[in-house]
Amino acid sequence: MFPAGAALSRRRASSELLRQLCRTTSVAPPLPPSLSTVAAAAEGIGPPPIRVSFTESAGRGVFAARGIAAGELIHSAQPLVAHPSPSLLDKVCYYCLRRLQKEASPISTSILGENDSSKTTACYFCSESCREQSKGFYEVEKGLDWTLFDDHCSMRRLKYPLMVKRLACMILSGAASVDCLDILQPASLHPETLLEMEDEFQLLKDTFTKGHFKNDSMTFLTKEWYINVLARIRINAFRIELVAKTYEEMLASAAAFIAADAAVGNAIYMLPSFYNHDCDPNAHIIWLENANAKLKALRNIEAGEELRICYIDASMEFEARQKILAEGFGFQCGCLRCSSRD
Ligand SMILES: C[S@@+](CC[C@H](N)C(=O)[O-])C[C@H]1O[C@@H](n2cnc3c(N)ncnc32)[C@H](O)[C@@H]1O
Repeated sequence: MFPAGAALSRRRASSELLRQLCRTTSVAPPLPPSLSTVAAAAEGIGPPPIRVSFTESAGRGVFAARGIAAGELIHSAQPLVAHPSPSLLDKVCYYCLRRLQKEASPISTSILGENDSSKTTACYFCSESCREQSKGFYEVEKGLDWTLFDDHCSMRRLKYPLMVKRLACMILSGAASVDCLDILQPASLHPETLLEMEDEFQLLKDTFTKGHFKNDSMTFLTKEWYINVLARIRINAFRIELVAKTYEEMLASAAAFIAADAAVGNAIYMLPSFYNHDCDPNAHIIWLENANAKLKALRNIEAGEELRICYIDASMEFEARQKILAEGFGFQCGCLRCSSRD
């Protein structure tokens, strides 16, 4: 794992690269080699064999820059922001979402209302390295009383506002930039959703205000910022469902993991957010031990072909898939499989 500072500069490099790629041209240029090296560095592996360009009908998308073999690791990606499922706070690492070993004694620290033990909620880190890297948000978070905000989210089963809370703490500690998610596509939000967000925002802001944060460090924390960030998280966040030790183990027990609803949390990434959807995808995103994502080819892919993943449970019927994609992601799927109403 890299220190928090290194992780931040990778995120900034990645973000800057994509900003350059997606400037308001009607056709995005292919990824120049020098920039693709930056992308590779940003994702922590060798140059990924992909470029981000405009598609004909689905906005930006990810394309193979060379032939990619079935099973090949296309690239990996570290989360920009991740948050564990609230019901699993005592079962997964508060930073990387790795499942805690039963026999290991976790490194626990209290959060929420440190001055009032009745409000204390424990969170755990799986290693000193994760505890160290979590300083980017945790130093801010642990000094504040999150009772009202967390209760509000828990009663309504809201998970994305918890990611905004973490991002706000990262920004206040200098570990993330205010505009780090701006390049991602936002969801269009219903007026009722916007109204609900106002309450969440107020609770978030009040929590920081009561923590006596200086006004100038909080100028970014406006209702517009909150809504903009949530609109992007809604479209681009991944539910981290499968966490196995190895790829083989994951494939062998995929059915059991799905049946057990093994979601350990949610996370948002940069490059993976540019993959469009297909109900018969040629790539998939997987998680083995923790929230670090791996994009793998499901079949042989030719140079220039668009890489697509499936956003939903591909085993659903045509109508159910169309409904979820329209309601959750705002588009009608026109993939080959949907065209044949399969
Ligand atoms: C995670 S983003 C994918 C990247 C996005 N195209 C962009 O430009 O940033 C998801 C959004 O992309 C678009 N999209 C993804 N797959 C699509 C598809 N098969 N057909 C039409 N639009 C799609 C939808 O607007 C969807 O809400």
